[in-house]
Amino acid sequence: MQFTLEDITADEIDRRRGVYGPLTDSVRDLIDAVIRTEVDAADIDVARRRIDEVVADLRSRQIDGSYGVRFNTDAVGMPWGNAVMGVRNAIAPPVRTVADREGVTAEFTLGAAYEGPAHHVHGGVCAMVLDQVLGEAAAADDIPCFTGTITVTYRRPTPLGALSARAEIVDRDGRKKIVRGTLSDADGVTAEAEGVFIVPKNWSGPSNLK
Ligand SMILES: CCCCC/C=C\C/C=C\C/C=C\C/C=C\CCCC(=O)SCCNC(=O)CCNC(=O)[C@H](O)C(C)(C)COP(=O)(O)OP(=O)(O)OC[C@H]1O[C@@H](n2cnc3c(N)ncnc32)[C@H](O)[C@@H]1OP(=O)(O)O
Repeated sequence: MQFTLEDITADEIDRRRGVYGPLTDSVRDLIDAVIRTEVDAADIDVARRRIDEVVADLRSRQIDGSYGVRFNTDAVGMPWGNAVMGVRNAIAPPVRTVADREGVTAEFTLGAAYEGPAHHVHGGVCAMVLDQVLGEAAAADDIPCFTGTITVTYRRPTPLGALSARAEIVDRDGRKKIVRGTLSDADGVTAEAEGVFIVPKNWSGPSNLK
């Protein structure tokens, strides 16, 4: 598992976040609009051509392959292609966690792009968000961990809209960390997860990624 060191300052990271974050937000809005629009077929055709032009412009200079997980010399992480929280990934809701002494919490909104059952969140998306939040809880005091096993129990359908998640390490055993977490709406828990997260052998990347 390769992480990429970029020798840049925190100010430069902020500058890049300021450049790409708004672009990502616009594309996220586009995804929502594509699902919900009711404009005429002719207008859809015009929109498609305009989008194709923008895509061609953006691709005129691009990296090979995926973004990777980058970090700077102060171990500030830039997992900007990450499917759940990536600053440059419009598919990411995004879910950003806040750490406290016991674990991590996230508040986020899942809209039309995350639907499974009518007006409710896709079960795979619930699992994906929980994997990330549990993974960040596992890594909060250490190096990034791999998910070994994650079990999700769906207590009731999770409605699209404002949601939160919480995760804490409940046990440690050598390189294994057992982490539990929940996904909730305003009325309480909708899904619970338990995972075994494993500290990789021979880790050569940064510790305490911020
Ligand atoms: C390292 C980078 C991780 C990715 C980081 C991503 C983003 C970074 C950005 C920010 C960082 C912040 C937080 C991270 C955020 C989110 C987390 C997302 C995590 C993922 O989305 S990650 C992708 C899905 N994940 C995989 O792609 C794993 C594929 N797999 C493997 O890479 C290996 O399979 C591995 C490493 C799991 C084990 O390999 P290994 O060689 O270290 O294991 P080994 O045999 O030595 O066992 C040692 C002890 O773990 C037990 N054990 C072994 N395997 C187990 C399993 N599956 N379940 C439960 N327990 C297991 C044994 O039973 C033994 O236990 P005991 O010591 O008690 O006997």
